[in-house]
Amino acid sequence: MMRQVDVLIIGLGPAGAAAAVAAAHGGLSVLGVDRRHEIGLPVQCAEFIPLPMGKYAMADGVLLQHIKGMKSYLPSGTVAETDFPGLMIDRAAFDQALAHEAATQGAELMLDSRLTRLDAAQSVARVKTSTGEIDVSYKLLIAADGPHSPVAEALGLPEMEVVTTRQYTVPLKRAYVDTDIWLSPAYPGGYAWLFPKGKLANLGLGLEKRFAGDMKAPLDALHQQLMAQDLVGAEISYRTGGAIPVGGLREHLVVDKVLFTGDAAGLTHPITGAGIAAAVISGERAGQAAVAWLKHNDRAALEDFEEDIRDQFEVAVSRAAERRRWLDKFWNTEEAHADPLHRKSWIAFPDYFAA
Ligand SMILES: Cc1cc2nc3c(=O)[nH]c(=O)nc-3n(C[C@H](O)[C@H](O)[C@H](O)COP(=O)(O)OP(=O)(O)OC[C@H]3O[C@@H](n4cnc5c(N)ncnc54)[C@H](O)[C@@H]3O)c2cc1C
Repeated sequence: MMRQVDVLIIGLGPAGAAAAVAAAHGGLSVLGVDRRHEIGLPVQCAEFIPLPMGKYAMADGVLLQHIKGMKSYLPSGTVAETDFPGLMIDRAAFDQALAHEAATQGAELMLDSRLTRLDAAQSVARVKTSTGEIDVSYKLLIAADGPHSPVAEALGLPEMEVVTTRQYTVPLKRAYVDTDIWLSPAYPGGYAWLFPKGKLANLGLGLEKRFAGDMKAPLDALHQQLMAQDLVGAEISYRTGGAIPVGGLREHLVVDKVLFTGDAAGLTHPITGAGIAAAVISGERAGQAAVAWLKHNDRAALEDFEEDIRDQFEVAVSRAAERRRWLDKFWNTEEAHADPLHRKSWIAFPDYFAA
C-alpha cells in the first residue's frame, strides 16, 4: 500500500511533535510515526527545562516545580552555587501535550510504527506498523528520530558521539528548590545530578560511552550517600537511561529533502546534556520551512532552515563541544571546575535564549 503525504515525520518526541504542529497548522498533510506504543514513554530525561520554555509547559499536569539555583559539588568537596532558574516538568505529559496539539492541528500520528527502509532518491519510506507495512511517498521528510537517528543511518551519515546515562527516580525527603551536580574522578567524562520534582527526585549519572560499562556502582554509591544524609529515600520507583549526543551539530542539517531536528541534528548541549528546548525550536522551524517550501513555493526555505538553526545553536553547541574535548583531559580537576567561566558553561543552557 502506498500513502502520499506532504510531510513525513519520523519520531514524535518534542522535535517531531513541534514540527507536526507547525506543518499541519500551515495546511500541509502531515504523517508522524513513532515506534513507541505511547508518546513520551518510557521517559528518558531528567525533566528540566529553562524558564523561557515555560510557554510550552502550560498544559495540565506538565509543570511540576520551579528551580532556583544549581549547587556544583567540586572534586575537593567545595560547593559552588549559581543561579539556575528553570522548571521541572512531567516529560511524558509534556511530549503528550505537544503531540495532542499536532493532532488538533490536523496531523495524523501513528504509534507502534517504525521506519524500516528509506529510499531517499525516490522520496519513499517504508514503515512497519502493528498491522503490516506501508510505503509512504513524501515531499519532505523531517528526521526527529533521536540520537541514533535511523534516518541518518539509512542515508549513510556518520553516527554521533554520545554520552551514556543511567537515572533513578527516588523519594525526596524535604522540599528542595535547587539542582545538584557532582564532579568527581569517579565520573569520568561526565557528572551526576539530582533534579527535584516535588516529593520525588531524578538522580542520575552521565558518563562518556567508553566508561559506561560501569554505571550502576557509582550511581548506587551516590544514592547511598544521599540516603545517609537523609535527603532521599531508598525506594527506586523508576529506572531509565539513554544516549545524549555531545559532538555538536551534524555537518549538514538538510540532505536529500530530509531536515534533521533535535537530537537527530546533534543540537543537544554537549556539556549539560540539555536538548528539549533545541528539539522544540528546531522542530517548529522545520515545520515552518516545510510550509514555506511546499505551500508558498519559497525555494530558499530549506537553506534558510539550515542557516537559522546554525545561527541559533552552532556557536553555543560547538563551543561547548570543544570545551568538552578539552575537559576530557581535565574533567575532574578542581582547577577546571572552580573557574567561574567554566561553571557558566555548565549553565549555558542557552546562549540561544540570550539573543
Ligand atoms: C537521561 C537523560 C536525561 C536528560 N535530561 C534532560 C533535561 O533535564 N533537560 C533537557 O533539556 N534535556 C534532557 N535530555 C535530553 C533530551 O531528552 C533530548 O534532547 C530530547 O528528548 C530530544 O528530543 P527529540 O525529539 O530530538 O528526540 P527524542 O525525544 O529522542 O525522540 C525521538 C523519537 O524518535 C522515535 N524513533 C526512533 N527511531 C525510530 C524509528 N525507526 N521509527 C519511528 N520512530 C523512531 C523514538 O521512539 C522517539 O520517540 C536528557 C536525556 C537523557 C538520556
